[in-house]
Amino acid sequence: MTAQITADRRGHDGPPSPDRPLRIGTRGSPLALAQALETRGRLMAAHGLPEAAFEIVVHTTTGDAVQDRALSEIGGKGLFTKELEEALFAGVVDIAVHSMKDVATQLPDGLEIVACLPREDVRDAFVSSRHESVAALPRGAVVGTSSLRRRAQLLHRRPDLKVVEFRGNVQTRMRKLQEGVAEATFLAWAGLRRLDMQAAARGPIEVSEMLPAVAQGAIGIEAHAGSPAAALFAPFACAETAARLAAERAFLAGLDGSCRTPIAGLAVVEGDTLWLRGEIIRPDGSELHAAERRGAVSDAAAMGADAAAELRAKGGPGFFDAG
Ligand SMILES: NCc1[nH]cc(CCC(=O)O)c1CC(=O)O
Repeated sequence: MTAQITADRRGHDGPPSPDRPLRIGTRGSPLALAQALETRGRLMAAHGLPEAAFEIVVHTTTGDAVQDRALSEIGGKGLFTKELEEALFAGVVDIAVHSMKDVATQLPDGLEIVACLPREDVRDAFVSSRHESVAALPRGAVVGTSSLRRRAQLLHRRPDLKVVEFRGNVQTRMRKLQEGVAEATFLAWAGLRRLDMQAAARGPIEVSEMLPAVAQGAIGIEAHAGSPAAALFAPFACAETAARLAAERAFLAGLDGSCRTPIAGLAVVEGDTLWLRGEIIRPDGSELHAAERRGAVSDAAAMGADAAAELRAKGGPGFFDAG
């Protein structure tokens, strides 16, 4: 009996059809919707299916609903994924589309990332109507960001800057900038590209200048372990992105799975070799430690764990404690 219920909840088998559409769970922000539409578009193209074979199911998450407090304060990673995971468990969606940057390193039992889409540009973008670049910001300029990583990286490079909390989706942040709450902000270049809003930014920042967040620019599909829906992604799932994320996410897991700590990490694949760079920064920017590894793509996760161990030793206990 129980087995039957479980099988039912795993939902979809056989190709999706207008009679029995694949239910794609997503958050409701413009960026999340763009990512869900990209996922649907790839599925339609790969399988020659009509739009009606898919249903986009929107769930508001705690991260979206709570706008007046810092994310790190209300619980960090998991806020943007919890409700969608509950929808998977409740059987009301078949898959969930996530920005992998928002996905905790430890998934709930029974759920898996069944596919990664080909990764977008990983870089951060500099947004300011008055100033051309970080280097061009005047002494003491006010910069808005809610990302502890970006705050710490910025203060490390420019201790003179003042960083203020800046939350909300891309549109909200652009409005705050126009209202003069800050002179500049940062957004993921990938998010701006997906929204076709690159013109809002000065341009991308090289990774040598600002190492991105783990998994930035990557979309992942979450489903029940063993879900037949996973097979639908085989024609376009990106193995290279999965390997890069295996290294970056193992690195993050080895340090701290939450987003309450300033951690950056980026892996790139060159032929058979994976090159991982990672860094940890004190929240006030006063200290930064970096590690890198090069090795076989098949060793991605081990390299991530190893680089994390190096940085744990370099940082010492209490490294991420504020003040
Ligand atoms: N934490 C919010 C979040 N999660 C993913 C993205 C951007 C898209 C991506 O990195 O894939 C953003 C916004 C931002 O950092 O500007």
